[in-house]
Amino acid sequence: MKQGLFITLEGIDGAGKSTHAQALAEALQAAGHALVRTREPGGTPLAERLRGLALEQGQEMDGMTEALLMFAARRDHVRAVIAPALAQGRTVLCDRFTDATFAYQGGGRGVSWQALAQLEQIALDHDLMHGQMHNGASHKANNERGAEPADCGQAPRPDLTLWFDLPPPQAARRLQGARLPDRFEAQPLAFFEAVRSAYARRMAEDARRFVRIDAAQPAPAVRRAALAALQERGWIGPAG
Ligand SMILES: Nc1ncnc2c1ncn2[C@@H]1O[C@H](COP(=O)(O)OP(=O)(O)OP(=O)(O)O)[C@@H](O)[C@H]1O
Ligand SMILES: Cc1cn([C@H]2C[C@H](O)[C@@H](COP(=O)(O)O)O2)c(=O)[nH]c1=O
Repeated sequence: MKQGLFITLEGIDGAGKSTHAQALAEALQAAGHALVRTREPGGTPLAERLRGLALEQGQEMDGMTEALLMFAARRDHVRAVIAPALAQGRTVLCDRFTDATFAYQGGGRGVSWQALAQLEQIALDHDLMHGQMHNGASHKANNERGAEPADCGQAPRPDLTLWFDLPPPQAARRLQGARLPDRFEAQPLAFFEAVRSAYARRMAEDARRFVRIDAAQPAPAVRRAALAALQERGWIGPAG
C-alpha cells in the first residue's frame, strides 16, 4: 500500500490555521483522499491530557519541561494515529507538529535547537512502533519470521507544511475578545516575534517542505493561497 500524504499547518496563535483547515479538508476529501484530521498537542486521549497540562493557565514550567511534554504527546500521537493512518494510505492533515516545538519552545522559550533536534530523534525515531507494526502485526511475530521493515522504528515527517505567517500585533488583534487566552496565548508580543522568527528559520532549513502563506490577507485570499499549494502538487483539482 502506498504511504499517505502528511500535511501540517503551522503559525503563531491567531494566524488562521483553524479557520482554513476546514476548506483544505473539504478540498482533499472532494479529491478522493481518505482524510484524517488531527492536532497537536493532542490527537489521542493521553496526548489531550498532556495538552491540558501544557496549556493550562497558572501551570508554571520551564521550556525544556514544555518540550518534553510536547514530544511525549507527539510520540503517542504518531504511534497511535499518524503512522497507522499513513501506512493505510490515508492523508493526514495535522494542526501543528514538530515545527511548533522548535518555534515555541526553541524560539519562544529559548531551548537550544540542538537539544530539540536530539529530543526529536529520541522521541520519534527510537523504536517508534515497538510492540506493534504499522499494519497492526506485532514485532514479535515479525521477528520470528526473521524480518522487520526498515521503517518500523522511524516516525514519518510531513510532506508539506503550510506556514500561516502573520505579524504578531495583527494576530493579537484578531484574538482579542475571541476567547479566554491559554498559557501560550497570554504571552507578550515579544514571545510571538521570537516564535515567528523560529518558524522562518525552520523554513530556511527545509525550504522544499514549506509553503509560506501570507495570512495578513483577507480570509478568501488566504484560503486561495492555501488551496493553491495543494493544487500545484496535484493533490486536489483546479477548482479546489
Ligand atoms: N484572514 C483573516 N482575516 C481576518 N480575520 C481572520 C482571518 N483568518 C482568521 N481570522 C480570525 O482570526 C481569529 C483566529 O483565527 P484561528 O482561530 O483560525 O487562528 P489559529 O491559527 O487556529 O489560532 P490558534 O493556533 O490559537 O488556535 C478568528 O476569530 C478568525 O475568525
Ligand atoms: C504542538 C505545539 C504546540 N504548542 C503551543 C502552540 C499553541 O499556543 C498551543 C496549541 O494551541 P492551538 O490552539 O491548538 O494552536 O500549544 C507549543 O508550544 N509547542 C508545540 O510543540
